[in-house]
Amino acid sequence: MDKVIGVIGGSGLYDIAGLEDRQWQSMDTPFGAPSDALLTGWLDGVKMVFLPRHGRGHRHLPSTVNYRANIAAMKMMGVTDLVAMSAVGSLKEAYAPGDFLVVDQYIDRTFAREKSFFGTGLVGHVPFAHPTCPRLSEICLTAGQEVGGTLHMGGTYVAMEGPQFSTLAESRLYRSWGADVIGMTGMPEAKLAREAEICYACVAMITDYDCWHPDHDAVDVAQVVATAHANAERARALVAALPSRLKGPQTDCASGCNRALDGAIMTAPDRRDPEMIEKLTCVAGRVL
Ligand SMILES: CSC[C@H]1O[C@H](OP(=O)(O)O)[C@H](O)[C@@H]1O
Ligand SMILES: Nc1ncnc2[nH]cnc12
Repeated sequence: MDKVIGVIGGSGLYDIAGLEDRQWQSMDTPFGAPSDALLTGWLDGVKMVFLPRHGRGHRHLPSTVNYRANIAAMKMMGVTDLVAMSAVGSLKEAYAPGDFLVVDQYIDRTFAREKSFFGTGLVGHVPFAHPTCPRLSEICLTAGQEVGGTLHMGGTYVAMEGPQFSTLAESRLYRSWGADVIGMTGMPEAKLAREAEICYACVAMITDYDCWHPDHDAVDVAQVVATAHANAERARALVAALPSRLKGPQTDCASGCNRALDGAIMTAPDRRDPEMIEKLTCVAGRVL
């Protein structure tokens, strides 16, 4: 089976260009409807699937995005390698608005979201010490380098609930933890991608200095949107540079992303809820 590239577009990225045979396809999943129809097409001979995280026209709040449906839809479309593009605030002087950063760690501060495909009657625990796929992250790095601009490799993303931006005390707290960037959507997306055994990488597009920076006032959403739009062309170019690097058959991920469910399910086979098995077959069918 050949690799299929998925891209989830964040604030400012609601479409991607250059796809052959492109079509917006509505779909449903056992976890409900994804944020929007999925845009499918081919780039450099590789199948691509794109989904705007907040829907076209930015209709869903970070807390009401149906992350489970989004990841289930990607899995159902055969996506093997998923790149998340996300607007973030910077928590460090060295990361300036306009820079990109490939995330490799998360601190999950969200609390009002469905965070797992598993549930009563089918319990599973996947490894998550390394929440992103190193191989796919490296590919994002080289694709970004080809496109130009400042790109940082590695950094910790604080996922906050929102939709309000942080208080000054919170922003200072996250800085004291050594975190690098802050956003509202990185979790549970990354967790669900791991449960669905999809290689996942996140390219954070820095739009502001949050509110801690002495030379910058509170986050101004107009400024964030302006920077997100200015970033969008570079984000599209990075996405267009992915297929030539990912062409070919799916092979086992050296970090085990595509086998994350091996040994993960705790519920005894004779105690598993048949309805849960049916519901989870679209994401975990390999082990059910
Ligand atoms: C427009 S600023 C707040 C908004 O931007 C980020 O969205 P995304 O990660 O989807 O690019 C942030 O997480 C908030 O949802
Ligand atoms: N400062 C910030 N905090 C949370 N999410 C963001 N998205 C973009 N900038 C952000």
